[in-house]
Amino acid sequence: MDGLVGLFLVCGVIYYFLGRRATDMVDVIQNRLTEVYSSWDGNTERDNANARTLSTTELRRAGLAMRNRAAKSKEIARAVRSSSLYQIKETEITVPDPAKNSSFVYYCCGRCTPQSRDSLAAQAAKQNQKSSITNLLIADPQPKNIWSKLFSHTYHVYSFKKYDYPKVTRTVLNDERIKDAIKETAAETARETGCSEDEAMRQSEARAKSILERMQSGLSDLMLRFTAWTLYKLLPCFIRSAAIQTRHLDMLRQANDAQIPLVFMPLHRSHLDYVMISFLTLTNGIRSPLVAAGDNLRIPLFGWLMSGLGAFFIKRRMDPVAGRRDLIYRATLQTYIMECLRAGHNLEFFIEGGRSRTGKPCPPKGGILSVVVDAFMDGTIEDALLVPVSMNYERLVDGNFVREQLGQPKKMETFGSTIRAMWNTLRGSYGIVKLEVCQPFSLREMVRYFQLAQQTKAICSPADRQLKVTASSSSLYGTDCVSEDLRLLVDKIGQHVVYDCSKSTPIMSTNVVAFLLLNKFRDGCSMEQLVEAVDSLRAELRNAQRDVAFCGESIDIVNHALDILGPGLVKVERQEVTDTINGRLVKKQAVVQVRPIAILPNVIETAYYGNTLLVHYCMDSVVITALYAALRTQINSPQAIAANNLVVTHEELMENALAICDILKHEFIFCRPCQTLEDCINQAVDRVKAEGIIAVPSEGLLEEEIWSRRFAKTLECESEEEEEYNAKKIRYKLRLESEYSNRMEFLHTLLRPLIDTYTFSAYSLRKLVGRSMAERELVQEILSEIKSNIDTGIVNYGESLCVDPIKNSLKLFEKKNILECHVQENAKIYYLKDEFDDEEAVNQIYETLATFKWTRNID
Ligand SMILES: CCCCCCCCCCCCCCCC(=O)SCCNC(=O)CCNC(=O)[C@H](O)C(C)(C)COP(=O)(O)OP(=O)(O)OC[C@H]1O[C@@H](n2cnc3c(N)ncnc32)[C@H](O)[C@@H]1OP(=O)(O)O
Repeated sequence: MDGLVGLFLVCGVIYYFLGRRATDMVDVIQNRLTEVYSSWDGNTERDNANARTLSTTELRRAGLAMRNRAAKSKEIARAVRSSSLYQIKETEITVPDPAKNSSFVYYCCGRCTPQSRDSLAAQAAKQNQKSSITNLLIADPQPKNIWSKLFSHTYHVYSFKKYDYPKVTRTVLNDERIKDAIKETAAETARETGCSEDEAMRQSEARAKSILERMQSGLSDLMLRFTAWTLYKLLPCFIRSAAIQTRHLDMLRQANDAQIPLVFMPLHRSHLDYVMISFLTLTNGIRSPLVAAGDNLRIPLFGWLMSGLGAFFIKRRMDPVAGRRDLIYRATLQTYIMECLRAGHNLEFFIEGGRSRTGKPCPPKGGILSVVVDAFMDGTIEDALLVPVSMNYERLVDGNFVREQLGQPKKMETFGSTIRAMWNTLRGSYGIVKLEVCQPFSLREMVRYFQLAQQTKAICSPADRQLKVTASSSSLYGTDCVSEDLRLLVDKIGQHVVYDCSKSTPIMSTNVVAFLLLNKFRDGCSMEQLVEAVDSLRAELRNAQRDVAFCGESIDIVNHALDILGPGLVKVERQEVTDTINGRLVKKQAVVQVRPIAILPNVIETAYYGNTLLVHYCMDSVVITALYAALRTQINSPQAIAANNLVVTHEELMENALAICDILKHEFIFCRPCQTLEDCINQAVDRVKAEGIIAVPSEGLLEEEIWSRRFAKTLECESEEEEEYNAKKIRYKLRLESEYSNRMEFLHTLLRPLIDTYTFSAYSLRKLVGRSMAERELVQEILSEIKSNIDTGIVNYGESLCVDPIKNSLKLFEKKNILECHVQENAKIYYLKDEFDDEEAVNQIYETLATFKWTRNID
């Protein structure tokens, strides 16, 4: 007994001293943070330098000291961990940078207490009301009593705001829309099968009921709280932090207080997306949303769990039999969503329809969005706030999509595969997750704006304003024929959301490093070169006001990113370099060389991470590709180069750029629906001009002249046609000095893999001459064509071998009336339209696309 008491006493002493020590350490860190933060004076250089000293010296040392000590003995480690003042996992403490409306993030091993965070936030508020970053993984209960100290997470989870999540089963089944659909389907079944109408009615009613049962969510407050507690424990095992700007949280809380449904519309990158959003809402007192989940996720146990956490299950394809509308299903889904909105639920759905396989945003899907718009139009809800959300990961927990991109079928989720995936995830290290919530916008305002724009258009050109009527309704289910305007409205809102999300996607360290390695240093570079390039890229992104989700010294960022990308994607080698003068060894030094693994299949995964930045540069790359195409007859001519006379007109440049945008319209959303593509291209031309790649030669119309004319137009001194005519006359001269030409090459490289894929896809259309082919077979043919061209060195970029752009190219050919497609037993069958069904016509298509493949011969 005495021994036991003694043991308790010893443990108590150890616990006390370690606890104190940990508290002291955390205090040291926090004091230093506050000190640095209060010395902030808006001078970016000085503040950066200050921040660097802090991050690289004290914080790290303090953190490491604690970690090393903790690692010495298991008992001490356990005692430190249980002291609840210290977490073995690294967490972030963020100091807001009021000058830039962004934050410096420090990694340290201390735990940020609510007090320290509050004091930082208060300082931030004092210094210009700018934002800081919140780490969602840190629960922040104000310790009120012994229980909240001992069981901080449990206590925190218990204190979450409570909401009711009402079920709407009865209202849905009694809805007129469903009754109509049941009647219509029953009549059709009776006609087709010859059974009695009563029997058909019974079958249809039973089907509606079973669809609803399988679909509806069983969102439960208890389950949410339990999962949140589990996530507090599990998330830090594999991610370092989950960061969001504090002002975004405030924005969301305000939106939640507006008492109208919030409709979260995130881009889909990973299975962690919906986990993070529900976690974010729950931990911040916002009503948890119902989430549209594909019914492929309705796997044993997990399906039930997801349903309790807010998932409602939808079919990924509305109509099982192609060309035949599944009325009962559509009516049930539409009514269910509408009734949930009426009952006050928040909603969430992934507007792209599935996870992006390429790292680029996918075009929006309109089905569920159309229901939300319909709910507003028919007065079910007064308004809704649409909330675009974008998340990014330093490394995907889902692994990669290489198999699928190489043409192998998607592996369906099963119970076993989910358990395996979770186990692997828990053992991995995936860096930081950053969430970005865009400004929510009112659906009512959006619709009003759109209607106003339509009316203005109608007044300007009444001839254009013929109301077109399509065979479908405005939304998933409906029997009225409505104007195409409504379909357009839904499309535009969807595009707006995807565009906004893609522009505000946080840029992670791995995105930057993968992008530079693939597009600038494909053959490798020294660490110094890479760090320098990262520095200048960061400056560019900052100027473009992109959200860069990391901070600190670029060398640290690069090392961190290389660590996370891993040896499968990047090779880092130490080389001994010997300097010799006149054959005599002068100095031996070690140089670190970095090289992307630019071979298949690894390169596809690296490209995934780089593509976040491709979206940022795509318009500039379009302009350069258009420039090369316009100058293709001169760009490699020694005479033209010697004469330094490579000139292109604005008209040619614009024409080519528009053509490229048209070809790549399934790959990128180039501009917001409320902007014109021409304006965006003009802005990109201005950027390219500002970089010095092209210049306006003196014999052309002076730039100032153009601007004065534009200005005059605003005073209505010049007609629009006149201005357009003058703009077309501008001539641009290519500047061939190496600094400009290197930048030009870099921008040109960005779209090359895609252009190659489209070109070889066009080339492979000859396989369709005189015959038809299933989509799967055709995609395989194109893949093997590209593969053999990669093997022979004709195609330089392994990432051209990718299923998604191939499928998009087929969509393009279909839209251009080159291909025709019909669905047979749920498989798409492609064949060439009559006028293109010969080798010559196919070759012509190939030649048109190949215009944009033009490259410069660089010696
Ligand atoms: C505490 C912490 C907890 C943490 C833990 C939480 C976890 C708790 C949740 C788990 C949750 C998991 C979540 C997984 C994530 C996915 O599973 S993502 C995949 C599933 N989600 C989605 O796909 C959402 C977006 N997709 C859509 O909206 C699609 O339109 C649909 C509804 C799936 C249908 O797709 P589709 O069959 O390809 O058809 P589509 O061409 O889109 O058109 C269908 C109809 O919609 C209508 N429509 C389409 N476009 C338009 C338009 N522009 N205008 C008007 N009508 C239109 C038309 O009626 C059209 O039919 P037609 O007239 O053309 O015949």
